[in-house]
Formats: sequence, structure tokens, C-alpha cells
Amino acid sequence: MHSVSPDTCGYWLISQGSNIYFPDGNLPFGRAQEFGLTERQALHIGKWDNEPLFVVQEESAEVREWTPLRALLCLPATKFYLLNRGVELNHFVKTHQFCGKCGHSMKMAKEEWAMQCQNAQCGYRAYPVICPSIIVAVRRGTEILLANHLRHATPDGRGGIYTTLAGFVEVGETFEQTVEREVFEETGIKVKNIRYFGSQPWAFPNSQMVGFLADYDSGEIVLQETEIHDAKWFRYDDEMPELPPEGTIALKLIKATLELCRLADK
Ligand SMILES: NC(=O)C1=CN([C@@H]2O[C@H](COP(=O)(O)OP(=O)(O)OC[C@H]3O[C@@H](n4cnc5c(N)ncnc54)[C@H](O)[C@@H]3O)[C@@H](O)[C@H]2O)C=CC1
Ligand SMILES: [Mg+2]
Ligand SMILES: [Zn+2]
Repeated sequence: MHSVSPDTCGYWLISQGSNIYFPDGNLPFGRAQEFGLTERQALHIGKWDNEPLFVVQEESAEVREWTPLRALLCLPATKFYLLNRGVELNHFVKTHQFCGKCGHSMKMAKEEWAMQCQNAQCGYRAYPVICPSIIVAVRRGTEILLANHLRHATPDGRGGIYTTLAGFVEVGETFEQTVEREVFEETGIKVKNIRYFGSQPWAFPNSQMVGFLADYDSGEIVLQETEIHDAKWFRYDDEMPELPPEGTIALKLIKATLELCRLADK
């Protein structure tokens, strides 16, 4: 982080949690002083429309017209991921103000994205926390397994989106083990033939979605009632329930799996 001079010019990412200042459908562009950003702490995090992009350190009391990051999933992926970078770095700085080892204050290091303990005897360096979470689409012949999560269910207990299963990687696990464990815990289904599909940064607040395709092996659906409201097999040519939004790796996994279902029906 450096203190912004009045004439620094570029795009400005001003955030609060996973909300972003995005007036008129873009990040603000211009000199720092035009936006009252002089002397705020900022980091250069990349390029936005061929201009430098700076993320400005979060101030909890800042009042602006915020746009939720989720509403920007429609942007080109590289832009959405850059916004995720800024939001995750701000979350990291906010949650690493003090050293976890000695309790002294921390400051952003000069030459890399890390928080450095200011106690010379300690000098501990913490790096941005990224929490890997698997996300998996399970296929059984011509059907896909989709779940309605409690966090998506409507208050009357009906409706809401149906999507793939997801869950955080635990320490000492391979991604494939997480896939097996999460699918079994949440739906009672055993899977096989687990293949890597792709990934997606997910700044809510600091996940990294690691996507997989898998095939049904055995078992009947048994819901994990603390997390899953409903889970069902949907035939690819049945009417689909409401699905996750465009731009999510969840929807990409679902589309790829429906295509595999279609091929399996030949
Ligand atoms: N980009 C996408 O398409 C999608 C992203 N997701 C994301 O996947 C992530 C994981 O999904 P869930 O089903 O909620 O996870 P999950 O099945 O592991 O359960 C959530 C629980 O995990 C624990 N937890 C929270 N943060 C953790 C962390 N950093 N490390 C380990 N455990 C943690 C908490 O006890 C929490 O209640 C969430 O961030 C969710 O927003 C989920 C579906 C689609
Ligand atoms: Mg889960
Ligand atoms: Zn320390």
C-alpha cells in the first residue's frame, strides 16, 4: 500500500466488503483528487481498459452508492476476477492488522502482497488467505444431481435456485477427497471418475472455487438437513429448475454436464 498523491491517474476500485463503487456501470477513472482519494492507502493491482487499476484500502465508515460484486458477474471474466483480487486483498488487509504470532501491528510489505509484522524481533509475514473450495457436478447417465441449498431457499421453504454441490477443502485433503466427502456428506451419494474442470476466484470473502465433473457410483439421496433443503436428479431434457446466474462456474459445470447427458442418450 502506498499513500496516493493527488495526481495519480487511473481506475479506482473502492470497496466495502464485497460491495464496489461502480457508478454509471464502470469503475471511476481519473486523478485521485477528483474522487477525494488523496492520501488514502492504495495498491496497484493490474490494468483496467489499458489504464492502471488501484484498489483503495477499505474505510468502514465510507458512504457511497455500492454495487454488490455478485451483480458484476456479467462482466468479462478477466475483469470480474480483477475485482475479486481487489476485494480479497482489502479483506486480507482488514483482517491482518495485527500479527498472529506476536500481536504487534502489521503493515503491507513494499515488494509483494503480504502483511509484515512491524516488530523487528518477529518480522512475521502473512500472505493473502485464499480458501480453496471444491464445486462439483455429478452425472448419472442422462441425469444431473442438483441441490437447493438452505441459503438459497425462499422463506416459505419453496423455490430458489438448484445448483451444484460445493464445500471447503479441509487441511490434509486432496481436492478429489474433498469432492468425495462433500458429495457424500450433503447428499449421501458416492461418486467416481472425478475430473478437473476449471476454477474461479470467489471473493465472498476469499474462496477459490475449484471445479470438477464426477459420475454417480452408488447410493440413494440422503439430505444433510443443516445445509441442503432439497436435492434431486434432473434428466437433461426435463424442464430445468431455476439455475445459478451466468458467469458462475456452477452454471458452466451444469451446462457441461447436461451436454454429457445428451451425448449419453444417443
Ligand atoms: N462460484 C460459484 O459458482 C459458487 C460458489 N459457491 C461458494 O462455495 C463456497 C463453499 O460452499 P459451502 O457449501 O458454503 O461450503 P461447505 O459445504 O464447506 O459449508 C460451509 C461451512 O463451512 C465452514 N467454513 C466457512 N468458511 C470456511 C473456510 N474458509 N474454510 C473451511 N470451512 C469454512 C463453515 O462452518 C460454513 O458453515 C462458498 O463460498 C460459496 O459461496 C457455492 C456455489 C456456487
Ligand atoms: Mg456445501
Ligand atoms: Zn509479529
